[in-house]
Amino acid sequence: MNKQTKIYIAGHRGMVGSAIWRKLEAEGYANLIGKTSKELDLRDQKAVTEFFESEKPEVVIDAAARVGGILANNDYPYQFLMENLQIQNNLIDLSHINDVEKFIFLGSSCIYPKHAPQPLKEEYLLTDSLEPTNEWYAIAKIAGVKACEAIRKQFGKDYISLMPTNLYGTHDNFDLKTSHVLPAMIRKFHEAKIKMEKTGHKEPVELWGSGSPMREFLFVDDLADAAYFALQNKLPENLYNIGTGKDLTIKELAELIQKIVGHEGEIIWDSSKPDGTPRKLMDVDKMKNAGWEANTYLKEGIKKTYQWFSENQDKFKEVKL
Ligand SMILES: NC(=O)c1ccc[n+]([C@@H]2O[C@H](COP(=O)([O-])OP(=O)(O)OC[C@H]3O[C@@H](n4cnc5c(N)ncnc54)[C@H](OP(=O)(O)O)[C@@H]3O)[C@@H](O)[C@H]2O)c1
Ligand SMILES: C[C@@H]1O[C@H](OP(=O)(O)OP(=O)(O)OC[C@H]2O[C@@H](n3cnc4c(=O)[nH]c(N)nc43)[C@H](O)[C@@H]2O)[C@@H](O)[C@H](O)[C@@H]1O
Repeated sequence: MNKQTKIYIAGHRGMVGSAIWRKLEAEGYANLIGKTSKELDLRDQKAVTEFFESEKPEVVIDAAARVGGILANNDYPYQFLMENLQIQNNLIDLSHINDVEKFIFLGSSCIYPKHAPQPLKEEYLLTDSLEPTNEWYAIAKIAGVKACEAIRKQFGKDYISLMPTNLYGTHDNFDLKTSHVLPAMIRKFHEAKIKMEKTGHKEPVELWGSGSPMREFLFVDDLADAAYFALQNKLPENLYNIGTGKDLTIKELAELIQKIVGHEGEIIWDSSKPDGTPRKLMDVDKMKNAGWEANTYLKEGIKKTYQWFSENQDKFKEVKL
């Protein structure tokens, strides 16, 4: 691989894809390809076939997916299962057929069983049943991991899967129905603060579930750095967890974001909303031993994300399913 290698970043406008694009551009990669979903619907096998035949990418990074928080996953199981299978099947199979030399597949920590021992080691995959709110998405992601593993095993190609923990950062989805918890909290606390500044009354913020589940959060630029590391190095195994190895409760996260945003007022927990998996802390030793670790502190990453949110409120994506 060199700086002229033709690299296709699927989903290059999303939070993850855009971070990987920025990283590769900064490292001097001059031959990057990106297509929006309007230009190339990755669910359409014929269109993807034509794209690979005309563009002939040498390396593919799959950051395109139907993505959403706990409620979107729970409410739209078919889209989360089927669209992700269609997108990744087309990308993986056409990469294989067209002799793509390196493929990076991105999954998620929800592939591991709901009650697996903590921290989650890669070897716990498929040892027990999944968390019901996101089993549809998880099953699609597990199929992607296994497809890359099969190509690796049968054809000896460098197809690899990276499993990031919950991500956050600039260009995240701040739509309150479909987003993940961290951007939702930034938006809710910010809007309540602005309301208080206008009315003089403290505005409560409503959050979901009990606040007791634990989650680990990785800043998206760190993930881009990990993807770059995986691009530069031929890693010996097919599956690597990507995270910080540290987690906190959703209640602790709420208090941290409330402080950073500067909201004063009550937090109300809506117990009619699901908690999801109780804990999904990544064991990140395998990636550490390979030579990579995360380096952004949660507080620092949230501050950067809040700054981006404040400066880009007109750009919020409304994700409609
Ligand atoms: N966000 C997280 O917390 C998290 C955690 C772990 C793993 N991941 C993984 O990281 C990857 C990217 O997630 P993200 O957070 O960056 O999501 P995102 O911001 O929603 O971006 C998803 C991208 O996928 C593209 N896409 C969706 N459907 C498509 C289709 N039918 N055809 C073509 N492109 C399509 C979208 O393209 P357009 O913008 O052009 O429509 C978008 O750029 C996913 O594989 C996800 O599983 C995310
Ligand atoms: C990374 C992704 O994580 C997703 O699981 P998961 O961490 O529960 O997804 P999140 O939507 O981030 O929710 C994490 C926790 O935060 C709570 N929470 C509190 N307030 C809010 C809020 O306003 N919005 C949201 N969204 N949550 C909130 C939520 O109930 C849950 O316990 C999976 O569904 C995906 O498949 C994927 O794996």
